[in-house]
Amino acid sequence: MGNLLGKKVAVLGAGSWGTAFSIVLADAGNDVCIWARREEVAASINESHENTDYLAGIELPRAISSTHDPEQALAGADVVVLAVPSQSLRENLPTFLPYVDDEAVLVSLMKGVELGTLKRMSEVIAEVGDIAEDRIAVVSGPNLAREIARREPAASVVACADEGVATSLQKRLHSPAFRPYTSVDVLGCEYGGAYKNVVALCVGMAVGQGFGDNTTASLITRGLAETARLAMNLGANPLTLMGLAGLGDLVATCSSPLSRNRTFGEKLGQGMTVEEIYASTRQVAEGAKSCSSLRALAARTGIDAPIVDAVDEVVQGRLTTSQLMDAFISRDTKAELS
Ligand SMILES: NC(=O)C1=CN([C@@H]2O[C@H](COP(=O)(O)OP(=O)(O)OC[C@H]3O[C@@H](n4cnc5c(N)ncnc54)[C@H](OP(=O)(O)O)[C@@H]3O)[C@@H](O)[C@H]2O)C=CC1
Ligand SMILES: O=C(CO)COP(=O)(O)O
Repeated sequence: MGNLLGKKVAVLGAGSWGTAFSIVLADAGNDVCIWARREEVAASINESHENTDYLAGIELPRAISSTHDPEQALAGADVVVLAVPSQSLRENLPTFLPYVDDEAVLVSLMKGVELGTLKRMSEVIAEVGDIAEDRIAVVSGPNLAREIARREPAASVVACADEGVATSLQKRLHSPAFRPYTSVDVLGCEYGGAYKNVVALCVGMAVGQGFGDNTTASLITRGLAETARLAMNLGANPLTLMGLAGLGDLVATCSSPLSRNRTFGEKLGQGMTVEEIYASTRQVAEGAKSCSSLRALAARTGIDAPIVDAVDEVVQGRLTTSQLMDAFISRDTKAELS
């Protein structure tokens, strides 16, 4: 393990990030085959070199092909990238695993925590596939799909318990516009990625009500404190939360109108219901589900988590967005670094 000298990468999931990440992979010299859940998406990628549903207007490199057949997507791939919504990973894995090479490394792009089991995506892959941790990696950072697809410069983290595997993957991902850093802190990267989506929902709710930069900066900063509190308690390196997969992604997602999570929160803040928002888009806003799993995880760990608690209350319809900020401000006062 650790060399990854092949050329073919299978990307399982043809949404915004699976497609944009395929551009990075192709620009870095890989041949990419994207598995698409719907045949028409695969046909659009093969025939017009465009994913019209998720990245309209972006021309895809010719090194990218697509198929609806998992066996065809996975044939000959030594790197397997998983890019389906987090809550669907467990049900999807049995479709893919029979065709995954025994030596292949599986790379999770997903930013969520499973409802019910409260597991991270790498834990779900390890459990369902009975796969050792040195064959599972995570890529996470401030990587809004459309900006990456436009080849705007960005950095990210590729994390694996086996540093040699992380370094091999780093080489396979390093493109003219995309700079990956290695890490061995898989857990820290995954909690950073899942938590920032919930904070972005919260920021969106504030923005939707017309609040400005003091409010959003306060939420981002306290969101980072909350993320670090939980992740460190569960074993993360605190410096990971200060890095690209923590602070970097938090700032990008909370600041950008491109973020689906922030947009979801903004629509709630403007008065739309959760059901209306789901009906208005095909795209996933992971935080709307992971707020419940992270809340349960924080409760199980005995960690104070006011932002995930409040976001979950709003998503469940038990708190209105106009009550949200008051719920934060009126909490018992305490020391900042407590
Ligand atoms: N977009 C971004 O900027 C980034 C996203 N991520 C993470 O990547 C992951 C994937 O997100 P993204 O690509 O953006 O999501 P999108 O919503 O853009 O696309 C989701 C993809 O998954 C498919 N899908 C939906 N439901 C299922 C299901 N039940 N089983 C199998 N496939 C399904 C969709 O297929 P169909 O079209 O048929 O519905 C579509 O191809 C998420 O965890 C997200 O947090 C990470 C970094 C950046
Ligand atoms: O993870 C992301 C950027 O790094 C994308 O965020 P959204 O899922 O909110 O669009």
